[in-house]
Amino acid sequence: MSAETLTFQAEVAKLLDIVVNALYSQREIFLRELISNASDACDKLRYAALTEPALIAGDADLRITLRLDKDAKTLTIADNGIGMDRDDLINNLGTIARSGTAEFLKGLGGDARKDVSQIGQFGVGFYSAFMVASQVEVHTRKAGGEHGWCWSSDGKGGFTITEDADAPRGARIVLHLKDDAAEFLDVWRLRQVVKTYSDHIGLPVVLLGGEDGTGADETLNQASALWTRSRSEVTEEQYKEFYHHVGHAYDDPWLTVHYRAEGAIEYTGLLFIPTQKPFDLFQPDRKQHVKLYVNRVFITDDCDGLLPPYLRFVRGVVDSADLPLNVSREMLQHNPVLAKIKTGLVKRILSDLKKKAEDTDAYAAFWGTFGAVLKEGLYEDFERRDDLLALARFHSTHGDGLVSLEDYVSRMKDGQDAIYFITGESVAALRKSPQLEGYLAKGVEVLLLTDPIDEFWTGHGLRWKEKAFESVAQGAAKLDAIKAEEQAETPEQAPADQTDALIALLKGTLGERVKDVRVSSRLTASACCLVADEGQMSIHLERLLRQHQGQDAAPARVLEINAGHGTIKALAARAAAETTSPALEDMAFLLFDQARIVEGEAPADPVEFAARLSRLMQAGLV
Ligand SMILES: Nc1ncnc2c1ncn2[C@@H]1O[C@H](COP(=O)(O)OP(=O)(O)OP(=O)(O)O)[C@@H](O)[C@H]1O
Repeated sequence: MSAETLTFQAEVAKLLDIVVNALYSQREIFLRELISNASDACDKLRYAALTEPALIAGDADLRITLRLDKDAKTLTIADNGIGMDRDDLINNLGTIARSGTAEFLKGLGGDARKDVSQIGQFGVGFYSAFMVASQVEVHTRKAGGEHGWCWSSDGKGGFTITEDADAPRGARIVLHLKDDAAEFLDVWRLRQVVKTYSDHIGLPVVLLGGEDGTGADETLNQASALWTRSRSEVTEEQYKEFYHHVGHAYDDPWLTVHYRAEGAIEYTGLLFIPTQKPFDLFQPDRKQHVKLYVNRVFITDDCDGLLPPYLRFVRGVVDSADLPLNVSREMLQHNPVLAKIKTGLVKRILSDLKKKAEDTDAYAAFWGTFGAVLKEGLYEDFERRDDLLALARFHSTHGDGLVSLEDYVSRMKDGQDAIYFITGESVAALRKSPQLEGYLAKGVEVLLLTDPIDEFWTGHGLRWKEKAFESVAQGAAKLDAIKAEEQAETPEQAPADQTDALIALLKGTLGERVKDVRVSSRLTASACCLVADEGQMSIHLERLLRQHQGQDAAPARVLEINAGHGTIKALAARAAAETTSPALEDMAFLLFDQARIVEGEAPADPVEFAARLSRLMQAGLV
């Protein structure tokens, strides 16, 4: 069969362009990537062979080999794992399937140096081979496959595929090294790179024939799965490299949890929390990233039952001898042993997080990255609610830093029986909300919540230390029972008959635009504000839904007026003195629109709003 020539997917071509042309300070990582892929391929084969032993028969000793050829200037990395067929080659080595890649690449500019350091965090996988090689050949045969294939490319636009009848099971990757990459033909350099980046790989990485290809074979790594070693035997650097391998990640682990559970069910967990936010954190098609092993045999890296969705940022490995080896991925979902392992893992991760929370700054960084995800657990995991609430941190009206509920409760005022919060788009905007005024005047702290998820868990009737969560922008403010430290002077209020007249005017003029109009006990400085009525959806949530689901009809809200505010007092006096006039009507609308604007909404009718404002300005000027 003659060679078939295919072109790279546009994203791959762009990635390769950056990889090939940039100066890369750490280009030895190509070896880590290729060894990592070889190890994954062996894991996949071992799993497939559980149900189809013929796949591995005759060559069951899985391993990864390196071979040097100084004359030909080639370095070959081979494995006897699952291998690839023609379609796999086209799909895996001509495209990038990873979710988020296209967006990520779109975001890159033209600065090769900068771009490459960003790509380093993202991972270039197989394509990193082109940092050191001018030509790459992949000779491969899929386990059980009839045909072997050779994929070949110079990394510049396309690749060829030809049949390779001699290719044994697995993949053999031949790198024709560039002149400036001759260092990778030296044994000492290979030893060093493998030791640094791939020592944790559970399979032996063997240099065949030593330096000149005719000497003795040399195993370059420890070849024992890292998680089976005791913590004292593993260095930080090794944990980090293992995290890169298992998590397909390129940052440092923020937290490493490595333990062996003993008792009714035994398992080992080696788990990592990343420092950086993974690309797919909020993508609906995201996968779990904890690999499940049974007695060191890889089973799956997509096991939903292993950790709850609110811990989906955790990477790592769980290995247990208490699960049956022939367990299918589908059966896993309902496996009681797995359910117990999950409980244990969650408990352990949350308790380690609690310890880490003592380091306020480091924990604040973690919270900023993953807090919004962890908060999903507040309504997903009933049993862990208290632990999760204890771990939660919030912005609040008390200073600029993050506060815990423990801190909040310790600062509660006499007579305060709820934890107050307000939801909105940004902390800066929330700090200026009129709804906060009455609370601030009494020294009552309010949590400022800006994650969309906050709208959901706060509506679930949660309590912390017997205290309910209450929105300051919903229902009537219950501030009377709270004693202020210093009684601020209450400004003189408009007489009741005048306020009644104004309320009647506002209700009459605004009609169905408002659900109710009432005197506020939450305002001190602003003239008016809108609040959601008891049982109504919060204004912020309703806006979020409108944005995401295209709903356009917003429900009517309660308009609250501040009877101690100069404008309201003057308006109330006029409302009591005159019957409805066009000028009073204008002012009723302006008051309403003003409350909408403060909420981040547009005036109900922007053109009318502008006309009314102009009339009022003119009246003031002439
Ligand atoms: N030695 C191999 N044997 C079998 N399949 C392989 C081998 N090397 C790569 N592949 C296939 O090619 C795919 C792409 O590899 P690549 O290294 O680019 O990305 P990845 O391993 O999926 O993710 P990462 O970017 O984290 O490395 C792999 O997912 C795998 O399916």
